[in-house]
Amino acid sequence: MAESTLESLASKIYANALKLASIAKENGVTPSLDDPVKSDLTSFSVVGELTHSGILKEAAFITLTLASNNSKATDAANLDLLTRFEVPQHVPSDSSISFPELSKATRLQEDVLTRGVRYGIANGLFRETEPGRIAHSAASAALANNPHLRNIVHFGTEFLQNILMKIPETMLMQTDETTDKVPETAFNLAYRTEENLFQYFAHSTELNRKYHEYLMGRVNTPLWSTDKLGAAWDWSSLGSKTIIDVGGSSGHTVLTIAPLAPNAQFIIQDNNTDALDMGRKLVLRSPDSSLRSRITFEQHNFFEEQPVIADGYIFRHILHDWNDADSVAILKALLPALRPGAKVFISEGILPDPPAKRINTLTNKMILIEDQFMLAAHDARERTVSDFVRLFEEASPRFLLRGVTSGAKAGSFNSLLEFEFQ
Ligand SMILES: C[S@@+](CC[C@H](N)C(=O)[O-])C[C@H]1O[C@@H](n2cnc3c(N)ncnc32)[C@H](O)[C@@H]1O
Repeated sequence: MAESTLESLASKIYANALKLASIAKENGVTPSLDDPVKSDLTSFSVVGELTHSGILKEAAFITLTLASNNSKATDAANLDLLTRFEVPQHVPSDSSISFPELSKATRLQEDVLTRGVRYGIANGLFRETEPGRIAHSAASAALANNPHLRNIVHFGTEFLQNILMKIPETMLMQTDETTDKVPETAFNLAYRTEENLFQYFAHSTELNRKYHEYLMGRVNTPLWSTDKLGAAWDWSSLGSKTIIDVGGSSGHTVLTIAPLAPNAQFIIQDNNTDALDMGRKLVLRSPDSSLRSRITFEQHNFFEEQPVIADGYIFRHILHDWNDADSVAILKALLPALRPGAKVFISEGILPDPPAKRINTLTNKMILIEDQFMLAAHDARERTVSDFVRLFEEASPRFLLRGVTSGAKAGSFNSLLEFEFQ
């Protein structure tokens, strides 16, 4: 029982680290994960033990993992297979099921199912309670019970993995000077289209639905939750002002903020009509009936002049989809509607300032993962705070950065930048 607790894992790691440090000290070196010279332990008589349990093993493991690049791709393919065949939903919540029964229920052939589930078990999905009988682990039960988690997995494994793997080939093709028929983005190469992602999604009903479900799914996870956005600014100070969520998809940002500002009016703008329809249904289903009169949805292309004079505009995960020139164009399109004192809020992940450091947690690495997604999907990027300030200055010298609420400090992916129009 104790084996599976975080505390027991931490103490095991700590005990091993102490053992390793003591062996290294006896041999007169200070091993370091960062400095390969200091980590050269090959001359030790105890090298066998060290390579088996320590730093050399990790260095070799990292290099081999990066070079063969197979474990992450295989993990994603495995998750994709198990969730597409709805394996988590067919494992009973409080007992176990045999492979033949599970194969029949999911319609995935038994041999592939058995190998796939056993691969998943190696990653913490499911348990084999006795040979041939499968029960849930915490992770597979979460997948069975949480549709938001499944929506994130579906879009992540089917779409994002696919385009990410095309980055190197796209970059190589872009160096080919003998042709001008080169893809602008890894997405263009993967989906054999010259349209940008949003144009393509607009007529790809299934993919578009998965995209907007993924966006909604993410805000239902701790890292992406809009709760932190709710706490990042005093929305109750809005009184009866009007706020526009530009590119607001199905309105999950406004659905968080509106209850905190009970007299304010909100408009969700997007050019994707399916997303707006999803949002209208969410508002109709909300137990807070006041939202129906305070939240409206309208189709708007944010490259065109902003038609509504409002007190504030929120851009959540918008500018990271666009390169610098397009981002400045989006901000400039706001200018005709801005009056002195108007706020423009940016809710985005923020890239740390260089120098880059080794990162060990998924939470801290997420901004770099997103940066690669943006490269693959749109030839766009994540940015530092000073990158955003530069974009706003380029759009108009009348923008002033009023405040930054760090998401990282609050355990959230998104920070909030508050700009004011002077
Ligand atoms: C990354 S999503 C962010 C959605 C939402 N703000 C959020 O935080 O989840 C980008 C959104 O921009 C919308 N969009 C893309 N191009 C647009 C355009 N030209 N005008 C308006 N909305 C656009 C997409 O439909 C999508 O909802």
